[in-house]
Amino acid sequence: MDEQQEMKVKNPWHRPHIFLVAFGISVGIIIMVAIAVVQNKPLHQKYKYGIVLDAGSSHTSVYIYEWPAEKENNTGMVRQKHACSVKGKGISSYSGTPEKAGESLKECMDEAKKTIPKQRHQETPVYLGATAGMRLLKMDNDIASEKVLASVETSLQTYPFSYQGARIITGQEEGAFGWITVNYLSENFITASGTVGALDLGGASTQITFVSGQEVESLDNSIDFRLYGNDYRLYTHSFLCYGKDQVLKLSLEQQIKPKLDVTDNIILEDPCFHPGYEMNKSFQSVFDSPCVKMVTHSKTGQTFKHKGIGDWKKCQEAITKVFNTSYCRYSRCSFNDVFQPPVKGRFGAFSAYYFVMNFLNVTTDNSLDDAKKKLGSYCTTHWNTLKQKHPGVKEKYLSEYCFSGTYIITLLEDGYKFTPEDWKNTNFIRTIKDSEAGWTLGYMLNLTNMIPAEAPDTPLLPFGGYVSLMLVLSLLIFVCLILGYIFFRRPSGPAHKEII
Ligand SMILES: Nc1ccn([C@@H]2O[C@H](COP(=O)(O)OP(=O)(O)OP(=O)(O)O)[C@@H](O)[C@H]2O)c(=O)n1
Ligand SMILES: [Ca+2]
Repeated sequence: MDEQQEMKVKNPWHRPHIFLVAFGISVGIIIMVAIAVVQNKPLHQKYKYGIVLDAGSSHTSVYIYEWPAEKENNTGMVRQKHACSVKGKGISSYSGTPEKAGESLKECMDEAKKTIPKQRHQETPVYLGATAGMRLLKMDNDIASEKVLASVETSLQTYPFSYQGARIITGQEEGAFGWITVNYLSENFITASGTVGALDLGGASTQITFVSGQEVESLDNSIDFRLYGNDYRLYTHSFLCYGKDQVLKLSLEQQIKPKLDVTDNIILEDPCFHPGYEMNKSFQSVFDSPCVKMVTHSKTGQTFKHKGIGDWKKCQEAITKVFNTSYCRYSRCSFNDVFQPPVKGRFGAFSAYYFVMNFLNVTTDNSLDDAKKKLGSYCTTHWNTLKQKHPGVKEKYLSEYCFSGTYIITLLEDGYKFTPEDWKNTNFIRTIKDSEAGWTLGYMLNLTNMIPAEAPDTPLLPFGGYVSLMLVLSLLIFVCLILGYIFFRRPSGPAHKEII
């Protein structure tokens, strides 16, 4: 063996089959790395944004949502990035000065411009949905409501976003999109856990929405959805005038009515307000709403003394009177001749349900009876004691929690016929996974087609499956190469001889 031949034997790279082994392994590794990179997606994802303005009766909120662009149809991917509370009252309060309605949005919309990356501004849709405050204004003064909407429209069009319209949404939409939001965020559409019902309480209206499984006897209360491959038949109803601010007016009207013709100096002893609470209020503040039917021009400009006596039982009796249960044209009703099947399953109760119950520290960990006891003792607390205990809370809010808490329990129990068991199945929530519960997210998901009717295609194999498959394939390639080498190599001996 000469020196050159000896080197050939010692250096393995000079043996072709070893080279093929290395080649096979490299091919396998390259394929696996490529698959892993594709599966994990790049770290820097492109995000998309959407803006929804919730123009409620008591206030307007601007919500900014964010989601990874390539996961548009996967449930649970859209999250709330930012929320801004517009200063002042709701847009319907600008009926006398409509141009101010648009101006009021400026601060929050400027904030939106800063929150969303500039290169995404143009493609970001903006929607404004107005609820019960504007529904009432439309009933009262159609022209004024049009002017207010035109004013917010002009204002929103000055921003670099993609303006998609400002409109009054219907009560059904408000209920149904609240239900979609809660179930989307809880990922109930893709798991077998069933859906939760949605309870929304605003200042001027309240919504109840759930899957009942029973026939919905009135068309107005029925909505069908097909989401992620499943069919849902929802029962939903929105009670205009049954938000907590309007019910307070209704309840005051009920109590004032019998006194109107008896005396000029009306002192209203209200069981829903705290002992020691005394405030002069104008009749105008009670009668200025289309929800309160009474016409009392004779009392315009006059006041009455609103005095608290703090008696929870009597408060509940007074509130019960705002529900009309004397007539029902269906097999069963909640109140005011509105069809409602028996409530079923779990419920998420948000907006004012949460504000009030959270303040009162009443959760459904308390039994319904315990909750009533807690509320009873809260209502009897002297007004001065409360003010001292909560110096940071706005007096108007503070004075109304006894009324609002009592209204909530009465609405659930007497209105919707919640049993103590249904109460236990109800959660008072503000957010789910840091996104606020409310109709806005569901509204945007619907308008941007982000909730598909059919389940999006899922990969045939999970990530681990792909890796194993690739490993087996690489081994196969490797074995083929070896076999190929063994079977098709040219016999080395004679060839060498020929050359020699
Ligand atoms: N921290 C807070 C915030 C709000 N409220 C009260 O909760 C009620 C409802 O608020 P919200 O859900 O924001 O109602 P809107 O959306 O404005 O009203 P609607 O849905 O009827 O149009 C209002 O009476 C408001 O004064 C409260 O007690 N505590
Ligand atoms: Ca609302």
